[in-house]
Amino acid sequence: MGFYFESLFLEFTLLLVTCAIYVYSNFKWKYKYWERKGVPYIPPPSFLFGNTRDFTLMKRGIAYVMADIYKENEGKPFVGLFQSRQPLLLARDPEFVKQVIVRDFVHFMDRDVVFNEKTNPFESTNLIFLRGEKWRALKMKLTPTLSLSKIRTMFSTMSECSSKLVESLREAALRQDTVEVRDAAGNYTTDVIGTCAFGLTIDSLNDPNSTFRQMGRKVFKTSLGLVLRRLTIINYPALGRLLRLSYFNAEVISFFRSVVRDMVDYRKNSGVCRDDFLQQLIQLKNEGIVLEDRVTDQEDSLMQQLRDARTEKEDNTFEITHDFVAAQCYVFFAAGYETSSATMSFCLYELALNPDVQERVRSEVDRMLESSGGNATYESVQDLEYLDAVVHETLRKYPPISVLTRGCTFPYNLPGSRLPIDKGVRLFVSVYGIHHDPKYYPNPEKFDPERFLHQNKHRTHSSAYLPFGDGPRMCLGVRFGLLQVKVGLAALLSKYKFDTASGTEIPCNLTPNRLYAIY
Ligand code: HEM
Repeated sequence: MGFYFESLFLEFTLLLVTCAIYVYSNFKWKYKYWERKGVPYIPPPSFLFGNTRDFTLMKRGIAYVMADIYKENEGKPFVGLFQSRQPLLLARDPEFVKQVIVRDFVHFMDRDVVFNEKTNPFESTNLIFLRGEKWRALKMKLTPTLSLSKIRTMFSTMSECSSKLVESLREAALRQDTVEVRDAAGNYTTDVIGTCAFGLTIDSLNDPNSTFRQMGRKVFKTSLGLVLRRLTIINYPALGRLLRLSYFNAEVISFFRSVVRDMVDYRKNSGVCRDDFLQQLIQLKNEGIVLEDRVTDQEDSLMQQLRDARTEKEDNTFEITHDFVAAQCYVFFAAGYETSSATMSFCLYELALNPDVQERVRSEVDRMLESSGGNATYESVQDLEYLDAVVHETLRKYPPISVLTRGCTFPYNLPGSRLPIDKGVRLFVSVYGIHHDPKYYPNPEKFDPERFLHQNKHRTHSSAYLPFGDGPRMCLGVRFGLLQVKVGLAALLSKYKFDTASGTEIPCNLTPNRLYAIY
């Protein structure tokens, strides 16, 4: 008996040691990836975590982790690193960034995470993660829903929501109470996107605890569990599939599935037909498939880029299911509300710290209101040059999406390297690092809207400003986002003066989940 146990123990120990040696050698082999390719890289990555340990353990946000690596590698156009055991290329130099995400787009067409359609239908089919020709066909369909002419018609909705935003802060202002602007801005952008995209009256400004608003908060709630789940899906996709891990919050997914079903049924039964994002999706669902549009929208350079990005590699027709519609609504809502509300709150934070800038932008808004009879119009808001510079400077200093992400779609030769990098290798661009590089923005920590005034704009390298990304994968909602931010800010500044509160952190220490990657 004693002998049997001893032998079992020995076998078990041997198995463990063999497994440990296998894992260790596998990591060692993986960690030689950049060396094999002849690409400059940062050694030595820590075992298991690679070069992103602090991010994985939620000690530091991805914005800072990538910006540190960006800073430490001054002079290199790109540098190789590892997230856990996955090789990742950080593109540093703006010229190189332009080359990979615009000029050589077909090599980096998709995002860096690949989902399985069966285990993760919601994640794999939404516009952010959709791949190849399917993504291109859908983006061409959806881009016109936010064209200049459509945005113009949404101005009155934004304006109504901004009046409600002002009203929601009235009592607190009269009492000179402290308000959490991030919450107020989130209520406003939730209402705007709900009405403009889905024709829903969410009314978070009067009911900040509405289910919709609560779900919106959950979309961006980060926890160690969520980070680990996501890293498992990214680094060990087979394990992620086996465990059926969901990338997004499962409760929010199921909420969207049911809300979208209700909205679609309502429109069908009542015969209501609106000219919005949801209607476009319903139309696609009724037609059954997405076929490439022949519509030419001359005003839109994104449409032109999308047309040029055609690869003719695969069929771009696919079936539109209910889940597919719900997945698009989810990303439209998530991408549309949080980025804009973060921009509004960072802007108000800087205006509170820089009263002279606040006074100047308020005078500009007041002058505009005076000359337009007290009511802002789409055109009059577009003419606010200083507000425009203030918003752009906010997006420079606090890009809500601090890292752009791509995955290599087919082998790519990096300048000066020995071998091409392989399909599947991930590519990051540290927007935060570039936006805080004194080479492009002297005295980068200074909030200085002058940088974006008309006469100074030409001084910046066009790829050194990336709050909305670049190339065909760039943000779909640039105009919508900028307009809702400006309308909300102009309304607030015309009525209130913003100051820091006793608990305001100066400088603000961004928690790990404040500035994030797209997902
Ligand atoms: C200030 C507001 C906003 C900022 C700063 C912002 C920023 C971004 C960035 C950086 C990306 C990734 C681009 C890339 O990888 O090159 C992105 C993608 C995206 N954004 Fe926005 N965004 C904003 C508002 C919006 C709004 C209002 C909507 C929708 C109504 C929206 C919808 C999307 C979608 C659907 C994508 C994915 C595009 C694709 O993969 O093809 N965004 N956004």
